[in-house]
Amino acid sequence: MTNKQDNKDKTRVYEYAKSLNMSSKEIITILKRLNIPVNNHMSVMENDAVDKVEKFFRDIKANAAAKRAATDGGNVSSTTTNQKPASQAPAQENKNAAAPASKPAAPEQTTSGQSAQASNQTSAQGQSQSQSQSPRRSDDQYVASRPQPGRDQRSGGQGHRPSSQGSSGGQGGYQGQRSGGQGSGGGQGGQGQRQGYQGQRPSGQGGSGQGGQGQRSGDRPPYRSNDQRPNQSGGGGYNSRPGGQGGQGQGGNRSGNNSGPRPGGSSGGQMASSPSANSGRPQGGANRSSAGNNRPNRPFDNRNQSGRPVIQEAKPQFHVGASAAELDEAAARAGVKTQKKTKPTPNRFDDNKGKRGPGGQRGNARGRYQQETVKKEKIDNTPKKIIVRGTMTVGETAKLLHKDASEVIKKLLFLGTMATINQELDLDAIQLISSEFGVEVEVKIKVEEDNFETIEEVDDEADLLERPPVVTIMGHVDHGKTTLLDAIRSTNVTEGEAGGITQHIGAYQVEVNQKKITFLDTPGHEAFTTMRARGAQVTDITIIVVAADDGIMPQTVEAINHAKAANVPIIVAVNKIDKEGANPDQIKQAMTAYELVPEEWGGDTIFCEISAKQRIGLENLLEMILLVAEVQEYKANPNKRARGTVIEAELDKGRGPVARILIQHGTLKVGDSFVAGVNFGRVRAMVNDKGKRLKEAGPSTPVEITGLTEVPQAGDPFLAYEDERKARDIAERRATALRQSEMTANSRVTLDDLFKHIKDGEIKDLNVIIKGDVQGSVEALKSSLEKIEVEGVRVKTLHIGVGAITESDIILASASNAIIIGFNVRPEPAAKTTADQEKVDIRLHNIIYNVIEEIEQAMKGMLDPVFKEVALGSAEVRNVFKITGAGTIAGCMITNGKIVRNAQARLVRGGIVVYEGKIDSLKRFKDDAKEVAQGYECGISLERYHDIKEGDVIEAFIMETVER
Ligand SMILES: Nc1nc2c(ncn2[C@@H]2O[C@H](COP(=O)(O)OP(=O)(O)OP(=O)(O)O)[C@@H](O)[C@H]2O)c(=O)[nH]1
Repeated sequence: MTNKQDNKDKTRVYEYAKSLNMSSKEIITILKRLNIPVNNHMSVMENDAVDKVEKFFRDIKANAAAKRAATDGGNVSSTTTNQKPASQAPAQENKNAAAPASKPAAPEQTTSGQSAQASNQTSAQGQSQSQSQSPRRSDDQYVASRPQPGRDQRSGGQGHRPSSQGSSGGQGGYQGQRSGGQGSGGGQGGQGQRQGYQGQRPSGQGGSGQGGQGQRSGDRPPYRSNDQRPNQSGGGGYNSRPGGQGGQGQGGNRSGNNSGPRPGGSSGGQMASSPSANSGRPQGGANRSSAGNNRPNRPFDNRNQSGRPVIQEAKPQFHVGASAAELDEAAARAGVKTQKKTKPTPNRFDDNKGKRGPGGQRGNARGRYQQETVKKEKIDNTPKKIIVRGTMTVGETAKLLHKDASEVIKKLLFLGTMATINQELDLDAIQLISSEFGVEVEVKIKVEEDNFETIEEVDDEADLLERPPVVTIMGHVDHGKTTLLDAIRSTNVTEGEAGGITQHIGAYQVEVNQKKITFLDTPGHEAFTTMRARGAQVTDITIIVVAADDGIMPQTVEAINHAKAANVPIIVAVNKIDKEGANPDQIKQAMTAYELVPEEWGGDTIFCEISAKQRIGLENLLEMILLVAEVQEYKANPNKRARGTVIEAELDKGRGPVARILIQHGTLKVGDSFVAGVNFGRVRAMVNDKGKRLKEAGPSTPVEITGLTEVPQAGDPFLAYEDERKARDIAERRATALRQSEMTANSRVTLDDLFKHIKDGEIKDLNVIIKGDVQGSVEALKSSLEKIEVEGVRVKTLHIGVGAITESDIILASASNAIIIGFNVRPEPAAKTTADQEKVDIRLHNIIYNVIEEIEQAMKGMLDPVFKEVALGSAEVRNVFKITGAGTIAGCMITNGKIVRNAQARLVRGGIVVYEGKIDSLKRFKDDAKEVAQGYECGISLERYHDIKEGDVIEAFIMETVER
């Protein structure tokens, strides 16, 4: 552990990065490369480390200069560019004049040397293999695994720069370089740029093929949500798309065969023979197979929106097999036509539905490649463009392309796959085959618009822009959540808005260092859990507030578990440090039990010591939020219709229904029609948290809108539509569907149908929440349950706690589809009601063995309950009479249902079951009664139990046989 005082005087990674205008990740990567131990962005950099990094920059610079000199000397093919530097250096230069071209590193030159040799097809193959397989510098991987639009563009921009042209567009990357030696010998501006683009993509590939993703997660501070971010898989997928790969192999090949004169330079040469060059049309066998190797990483396996099975072999198939000559010949036979593809005009209401992910999309949409028309041998009635609405068989595809099925099969064969006429092709395969015939594909998947919240939007990486993080504050009662929210808001109001009045709209935005942060202004669990229970995930980051003078309390633990279940990064705000007796270190120590280890102790959780009341440490807290946001790279596409979630809604006397909405994607404009939950409307007016009227609002902006027909519910999904009639129809259909689904059985997991779910492959984890009377039994139950071994399913404990089952437990269970196990405890009345509403399965037990057996049997599908408990009623003990000979008689009031003589009974004290047995006697005044109903008084004695106390509750129930 580093001495804290020392650390104060030293530079941390993120500070150093900031001083260089670089990202922490970049510095971490360099440090790792230099074998300097580094944990994360909070690690302290010794002077020695700073010196080494600076030397690294100097070396790089010197290297680059030497390379440039060599290039100028005419050795174009061997020294120009290596792709990586090309893509990275400009970024560096732009970002930081102090460390120009810092990324190009020596190891790359080796590669580039190889690529220089790779001027024929075969060596190009070898090259691409070696790129993807040889161990690479970590920063290369880092770049490779992050196909950020910004970087792409920078590298594209690099292509334009005279210097990069001078190096024959070789700046464009590995491929570009290889081709650079040849195809771009006459390297022109456009060429250079284009190669820059192409080169960029292969550079990504190398990384992805070799675990670019792994590197990425290694590079980042390990926030859990990393793994879930679509960008990430997009990264890998993007990298491994055949587009880039095609580019790779083609570089060497193409330029060797077709130099300069082609439109589009080296790529143009390629394209003449391969209409699908941008989608990875393989030129060399090995190259193709290397693409094949990469393909399994692609994310679009999941994108078969029709849900129909995709032929898996269709993926590697395109990278194995035919030679370029064969394919050219095939193209000629097929009468391939040149076709420039143009990007369709973006429509805000399109949702990118037709988009297929970054690689493919770009390939299609950007019209980068032109081909020469090949001489036709027969009348060509190939369509220019086809519209695809889902997966199709080979036969259907052929028909749409106006080809014989045999031609399509032949193409597939060339690409290495034996297919039959009835074999199904996924969308990517259809696109590839179509591009083989020079046909543009427009994907129009019919959107199930009624269930718009279930449709995952796929945006082109290039369309995504940074958005503010959305932060929720949680913690135990009185630990200072409200004070913190108020402090942050008022700080901002006074600084940012002269005399601005903050309006309560359920969320607000503050601006720190020119960056915005959106806070959900609903302290406690509502914002978080209620919404999540309704399927809306609005929070990006959770701040857990813990009072330094109080410590970790039950709700703190609950908050941690909620945040973990939702997979969002956690920042711990240790509050009230101004108070006497505050002991932040003790909090940190205690937090380690929940896997929240402070960074200074070698963990990855940010702890901020604050005083919400005295406004101490707030700026640091805000900066830390921005830091997490920077690492997590929260992005959204603002240029499409708005999609979001209702945070709050109410009926305003003057304005009618009012909804506060958090826009999550796209831009909402005044006048837009929309559906919110099962209601529709048209935005009449829109104000932000400062009460300012807005005409439009982009991602992560909270707004209050009027113009609704009815009041939606918090957590309702929100989507803008082109026209009001459509919105109305959809809202009406949603309302009908909701009514129907409420009437039919719901799909929540219950123990009884657990086996069915397992059999259907629906669940792998059985989520449980365990509440018990004492910590010891809860822990014991947890570990016993987690040890149950049933193939294909395991018990995952989301939350454990001591005490009665609360509403919050139910909400967590509902949000996470969990079962609640109560061990010697009962649900609170409100919790019971909520559980009934949410259809959460609560299992109450008092023998550990029974719980384990029940769960195990359920997991094995052997659950065969013969009896089911049927509650009859409950009574409150108001008086206790000790009668010699008769034992203890409880004078009770029946509070609900009825109490029946000889029924089973349970005595509950403060939510804890203290007795379970039978009712011994039941009397009305002095007479024995068979049953006593609600609202009446009675005397109850329990079989062999006399320790009844005032305030106890007696529950009566019977066990009924259940038919299964
Ligand atoms: N000394 C001190 N008191 C604080 C600080 N932050 C909050 N408090 C006090 O702690 C009490 C509880 O603060 P709240 O902000 O209401 O706490 P909360 O977590 O929102 O509580 P609930 O809304 O009941 O869940 C108030 O009296 C605050 O004034 C702090 O940093 N220092």
